[in-house]
Amino acid sequence: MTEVATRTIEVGGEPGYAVHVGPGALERLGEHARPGRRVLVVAQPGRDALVTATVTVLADAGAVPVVAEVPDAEAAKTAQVLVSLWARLGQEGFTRDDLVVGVGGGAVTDLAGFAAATWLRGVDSVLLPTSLLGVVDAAVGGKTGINTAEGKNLVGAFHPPRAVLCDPAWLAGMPRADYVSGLAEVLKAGFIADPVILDLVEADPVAAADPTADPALAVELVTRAVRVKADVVAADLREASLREILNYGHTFAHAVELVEDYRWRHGDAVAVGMVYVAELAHRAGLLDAALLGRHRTVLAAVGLPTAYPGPDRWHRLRAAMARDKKSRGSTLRLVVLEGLARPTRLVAPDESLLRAAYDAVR
Ligand SMILES: NC(=O)c1ccc[n+]([C@@H]2O[C@H](COP(=O)([O-])OP(=O)(O)OC[C@H]3O[C@@H](n4cnc5c(N)ncnc54)[C@H](O)[C@@H]3O)[C@@H](O)[C@H]2O)c1
Ligand SMILES: O=C(O)C(=O)C[C@@H](O)[C@H](O)[C@H](O)COP(=O)(O)O
Ligand SMILES: [Zn+2]
Repeated sequence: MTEVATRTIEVGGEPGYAVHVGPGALERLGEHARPGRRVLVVAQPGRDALVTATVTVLADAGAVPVVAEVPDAEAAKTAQVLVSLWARLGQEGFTRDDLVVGVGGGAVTDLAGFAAATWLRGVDSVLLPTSLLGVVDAAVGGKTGINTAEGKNLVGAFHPPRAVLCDPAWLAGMPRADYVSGLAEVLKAGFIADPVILDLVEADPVAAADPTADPALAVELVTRAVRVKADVVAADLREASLREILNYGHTFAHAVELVEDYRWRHGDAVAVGMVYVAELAHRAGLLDAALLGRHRTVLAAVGLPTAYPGPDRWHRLRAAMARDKKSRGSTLRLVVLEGLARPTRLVAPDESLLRAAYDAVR
């Protein structure tokens, strides 16, 4: 990826922090590495060059880094892996002065953030997202956690990082399917809050799906999506209400991920989840046919799935949807659109509508 100017997006809160996206972002890690500070670098497999560079920046600043490589993707987000990190933190004598750094995609930043949230009831974290989805969504906003056998992210904590650092060069080497998966969360930000994102992607979906094709476009999409997330989480960190809009498409998406035993990429599931909930909102009389169609068109244009075909899995999906964190008691609550960038909630929709929307995405 050719060099583009660094963008810094401030995330408000107590304390606030910055998301730095640009060449040389890693050097800023030195600001968090005082002499003698222990640092646990939680690393995704395959990120070896970046992990080595991370250790060098920390050590050059006098800190004492140790590396814990964890399994790839969702296999990292388990209680067993978390326990192994707690063991390491204990064995290395980590105190409240010390630091956890996450290097990898959203799975690792969720895990590393939760290890930081729980160790000694909370130590600092700095997140270095290496995936598109990680930088636009997972590393920003302080949601940390792991999965359980019953569902996605069912155990976690709100624990904002001290900084999020991403060099776009890290994203350039991503497998195409993983990069495209991240575009689902970018497009989500477009649907719920910033339609310019949709316009930019629709104008050149081929370039949008390739971080090396138009680096300026890639950074513009990242910056816009991060701004949407930053504004929302600054106003409602703990998801009392507004933050729920970031969960657009996720009620169905998380159910698909569970039923598929996490073989589906999160972003792919979110893409189908947005089509599902758009179908639902259309049937509930909230969303017009044109905006429903726009979901399918723009998602498909970048290569994201818009259907979840196969045998009838409705009963398992519906049971998983009941455990969605937006549910209250037995009442299902879904984020829906009643227009472009006009999110609202659909509460306890008729079961026949829920099923009909499923049939529409099969
Ligand atoms: N905390 C939040 O607010 C939040 C928001 C969105 C998603 N998430 C979570 O994030 C996870 C999804 O994140 P993801 O899409 O990054 O998945 P991931 O972390 O599983 O990474 C996907 C794949 O990309 C690979 N990869 C990552 N960076 C790479 C690079 N630079 N080069 C080559 N390969 C690379 C990984 O090794 C992995 O195989 C899910 O667990 C989801 O629940 C959390
Ligand atoms: O930050 C949020 O809030 C989100 O909902 C962002 C989602 O993209 C992300 O997948 C999040 O992890 C889902 O949270 P959950 O509370 O439904 O597990
Ligand atoms: Zn998500």
